[in-house]
Amino acid sequence: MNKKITLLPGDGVGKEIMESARVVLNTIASEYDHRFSFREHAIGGEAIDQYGTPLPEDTIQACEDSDAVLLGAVGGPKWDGNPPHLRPEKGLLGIRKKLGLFANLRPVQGFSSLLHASPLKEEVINGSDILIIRELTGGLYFGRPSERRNNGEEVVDTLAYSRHEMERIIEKGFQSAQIRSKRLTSVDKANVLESSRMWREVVGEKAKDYPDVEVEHLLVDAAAMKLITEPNRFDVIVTENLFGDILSDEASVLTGSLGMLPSASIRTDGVGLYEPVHGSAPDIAGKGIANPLGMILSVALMLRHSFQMEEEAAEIEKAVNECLEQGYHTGDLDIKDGKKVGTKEVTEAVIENLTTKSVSNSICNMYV
Ligand SMILES: NC(=O)c1ccc[n+]([C@@H]2O[C@H](COP(=O)([O-])OP(=O)(O)OC[C@H]3O[C@@H](n4cnc5c(N)ncnc54)[C@H](O)[C@@H]3O)[C@@H](O)[C@H]2O)c1
Ligand SMILES: CC(C)[C@H](C(=O)O)[C@@H](O)C(=O)O
Ligand SMILES: [Mg+2]
Repeated sequence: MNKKITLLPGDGVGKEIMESARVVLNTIASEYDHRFSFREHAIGGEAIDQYGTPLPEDTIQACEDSDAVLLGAVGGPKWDGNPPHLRPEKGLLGIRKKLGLFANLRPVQGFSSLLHASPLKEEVINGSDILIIRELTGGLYFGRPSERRNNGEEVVDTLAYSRHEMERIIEKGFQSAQIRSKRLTSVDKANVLESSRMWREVVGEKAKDYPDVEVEHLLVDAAAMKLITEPNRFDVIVTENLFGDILSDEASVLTGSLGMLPSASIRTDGVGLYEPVHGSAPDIAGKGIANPLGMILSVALMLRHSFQMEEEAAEIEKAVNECLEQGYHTGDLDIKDGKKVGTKEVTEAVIENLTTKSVSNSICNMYV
């Protein structure tokens, strides 16, 4: 199969982990006789420096013309003082919106060899397997009608959602719950926000079409607490844009590191964008020590969802598991008696396991 993949490495560690993605894809191509053609484009801070905009027209065009998009991360202190239209993050929000990627799937599944890497108690996190479904193209991030305003004395951010935007993401939540364990947690702030009250209404309406799915409503503050005290009560969580952003970073603690989480940003049909959940990590950028596994697991999500390459995706997940079981890890993972190495060495360990097609008893298979 020949697939066109647009690579958007972006800034900071984004560039370093994109190299890992490229090597993994080249290995899959030679093992399975696929052809992946890569086109690299600028986004974020790098694009601001080169083209004076965080999202050049060329980049949008390349993404629209490709079979899938892989993104590293954007942002960094260099651009922190820029005006709003010249912020790297604007490029990321822009490409999500332009491509209509309203559903952001963030699977949070721990690897057994990382149970000790979390500061949480092993008996609390053991067996947790959560899919966070985050609405990605509405809410506070894309205020309407006036976007953001700041006149020096008063600032305004607006939280706007249409019923249609809620319906399609909530529907995705029910569909995912139906193919997983038939439990859906809807997270909102209905005790305060008007938008959350409509959200609850829509969840109630959709629930009638999925009588086999058990629905629970949680307020976001309580959800944040229960996520780390009782993670096993959750299966699929569906929530709006900002809540999903915050809860997913929090949930990464269950896996041992933010550097472990992959994500898929999709729409009903068409191109999908795959990226790790973390950012450009300026504190460690350029040192060769970033954890590449969230990125590599995002490659697996891309193969599964955009290319229907289930076997190849599962092989990558198995290779990641093997790499960790052999003790290879970057410094963000706190593992006793492990082999602490850099980005390149962890990637090489994954590749080594991919090429030997090792079979593991403890397979992590991220069905989303
Ligand atoms: N998707 C994205 O592009 C994205 C996501 C989040 C933040 N950002 C941007 O990144 C910049 C930095 O933000 P931040 O510091 O709040 O969040 P961050 O996710 O970049 O980093 C948070 C912490 O996690 C660590 N970390 C993150 N990824 C890691 C990895 N792969 N391996 C090891 N450690 C890792 C960092 O070293 C840091 O200590 C900001 O400009 C922010 O807007 C971008
Ligand atoms: C960089 C930022 C705009 C982005 C978001 O908030 O969506 C990031 O935190 C993420 O989780 O992808
Ligand atoms: Mg985030």
